[in-house]
Order: sequence, then C-alpha cells, then structure tokens
Amino acid sequence: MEIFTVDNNFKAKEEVYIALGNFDGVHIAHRVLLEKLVKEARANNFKSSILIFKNHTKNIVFKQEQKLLSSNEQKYRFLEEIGIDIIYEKEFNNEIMTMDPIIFIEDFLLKNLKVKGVVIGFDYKFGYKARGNIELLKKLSLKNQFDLFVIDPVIEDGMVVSSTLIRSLIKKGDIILANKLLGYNFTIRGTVINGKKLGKKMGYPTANIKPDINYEIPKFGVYDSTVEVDGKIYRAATNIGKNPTIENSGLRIEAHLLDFHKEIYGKPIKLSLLEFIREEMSFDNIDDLFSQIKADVDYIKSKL
Ligand SMILES: Cc1cc2nc3c(=O)[nH]c(=O)nc-3n(C[C@H](O)[C@H](O)[C@H](O)COP(=O)(O)O)c2cc1C
Ligand SMILES: Nc1ncnc2c1ncn2[C@@H]1O[C@H](COP(=O)(O)OP(=O)(O)O)[C@@H](O)[C@H]1O
Repeated sequence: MEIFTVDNNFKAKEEVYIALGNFDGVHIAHRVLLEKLVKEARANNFKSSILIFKNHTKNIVFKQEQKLLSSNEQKYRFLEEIGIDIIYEKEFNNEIMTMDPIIFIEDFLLKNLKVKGVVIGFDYKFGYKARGNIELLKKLSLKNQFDLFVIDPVIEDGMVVSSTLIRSLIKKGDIILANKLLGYNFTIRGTVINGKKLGKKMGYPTANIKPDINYEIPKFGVYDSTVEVDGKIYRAATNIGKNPTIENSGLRIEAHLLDFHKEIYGKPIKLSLLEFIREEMSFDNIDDLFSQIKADVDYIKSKL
C-alpha cells in the first residue's frame, strides 16, 4: 500500500477507483464498501484508492475535537489488510470545505487524482455545505463517464451501522454490541505512564495508559479486557474513570494484567475492551476497594 500526502496541485500517476470518507474505526459497513472498491477496481484493471482527510472533517466543520474509534495507524493497517493499493491523505481545510462540489469532482478527483470510478455509501455528502450528494455524483458520472457505485446501508440488529452509532455505544458501555459492529474489539493504543504507586502496594499493580489519540471515552467502570505488550496478549481487569475512592479527578485508564509481573513503564500497549462488568464506585476505604478489585479479577478468571 502506498501513501501520498496531496495538495490541490497534486497530479497522480495512475488511474484509480476511489472511496471517499473518514472511515473512522473501519467498521463492518466500511468493510463492505472497501471490499466492493477493491473487487471492482481489480476487475477493471485500476488501482483501488482512498481519499482520507488527515483531520476528521467534523473537527473543521463543527470546530470540535472529534472523539475517535481508531488512530491513523490502526486505520491504515485495516486498509492494507483489505487490499487497498493507495491512500491519498489530504489536509481538510477551509479551502476544501468551501469548494464547489462540481469543482471538487471534475477538477480535483477526475483531473488531479485521475479517478475512473467512485465508491460511496448511501448517505455520503461532500463539498460546500454538503451540497455534493449522490444525485449530483450520478449526473457528473454520466457527463464525465466515470463509474459510480453506491453502497446500500449495512443493517445489524435493526440498526444502520455507523461510526457515530458505535461511538455512542462505547459511551454507554455497550461494548459487546460496539465490538460486533466494529468487527473486532475496540482497542485503545497508548503508552504506560506512572500512577500513584498504590496498586502494587495493594497487590494489584495497574498499567496506567496515556492514549495515543483522542479516543471516544468508554462509560466509566470496570471492563474485562486484553492487553498486548511486547507482542504478547494478556487478559486484564481494566478500570476507566476518576478513581473516586482516592482522587476523583482527571481521567484514568488502567489495566491490571493477569499473571504478569514485569515492569512496563514507557512501553506502547494495546488495550482491547471485551465486556463492561460494573460501574466505577466510591468505596468507604481502600480495603473495600481492593476486595472489590479482587472480586472483579476473580470474575474474569472464572470466564477463562
Ligand atoms: C479492576 C479494577 C477496578 C477498579 N475499580 C475502582 C472503583 O470502583 N473505584 C475506584 O475509585 N477505583 C477503582 N479502581 C482504581 C484503583 O483506585 C486504582 O487502581 C488504585 O488506586 C491504584 O492506582 P495506581 O495505579 O495509580 O497506583 C479500580 C482498578 C482496577 C484495576
Ligand atoms: N500485573 C500487572 N499489571 C499491570 N502492571 C504491572 C503488572 N505487574 C507489574 N506491573 C508494573 O507495575 C506498574 C504499576 O504498578 P502501580 O503500583 O500500580 O504503579 P503506578 O501507580 O505507577 O501505575 C505498571 O506500570 C507495570 O510497569
């Protein structure tokens, strides 16, 4: 897979089929679309490509920091596995936001990126004030003779699968359904940082995780989980919240790895959430907190 950072003057070398979108999380509906892209591109002897805006479009349009399901690193690994040949990364800025959709298609996609086919989801909108829609794409594809594939909504448990829906499920603690719609377990990548050093003293050391990006924050509470560190996967009891028994401030994501005794400060780790076990609680004293932590760990062990 090749990655190109492009600006408005970029000229592509090869003719491509292209998919447009943010693809946050690369969930099961994204996969349906991307697999169609790869299949159609191969059948017609074009490379498959994706135009991805480096900063999530909502950050610019709504001036908010969009919470995410995946980092670019995670996203690109999935795209490579699916068989995408080229990623075009582009800055999403005011210029592209206010660009007339016809100019975006006819000048940027068709001339600069040499697009011969477009694959999009049923509700895709683009260009100035989202005036670019499927109707317009259909007209332009007839006029300019490029192929257009519109993917029907993917429905699971009666719901249209979307990144927004999955983010809201994670926020509600419905991690089992979120994982089903993602097609894999929601994973926070980050680095192990120092905590209060209380865990080890009480027999339950926890790796405190500083996330790599602005992930969607799961509902506060305790999760059955796995942690990958140094290429190995361990089962873990994870708490996400503010540690109300002890400090009640900030956001802490911390995992106690089962049957593990190494020092891992500063290491990159991948935390995958499997099941929400209980809400985070404020205990009267530290002994009560740690007997509950023991019960959480025992519950996870009972599932193994
Ligand atoms: C499985 C598990 C469950 C936890 N549940 C709670 C909780 O309900 N309430 C709370 O205040 N802290 C909870 N914690 C966080 C502990 O307060 C924290 O791990 C402890 O203070 C040690 O922190 P340290 O790693 O900074 O030393 C939990 C931690 C783990 C590993
Ligand atoms: N089973 C384990 N799970 C998580 N971390 C462990 C484990 N065993 C050892 N460690 C190490 O101990 C550290 C956590 O100990 P702890 O007393 O909770 O310190 P801190 O408050 O700095 O997180 C981890 O960052 C890791 O380096």
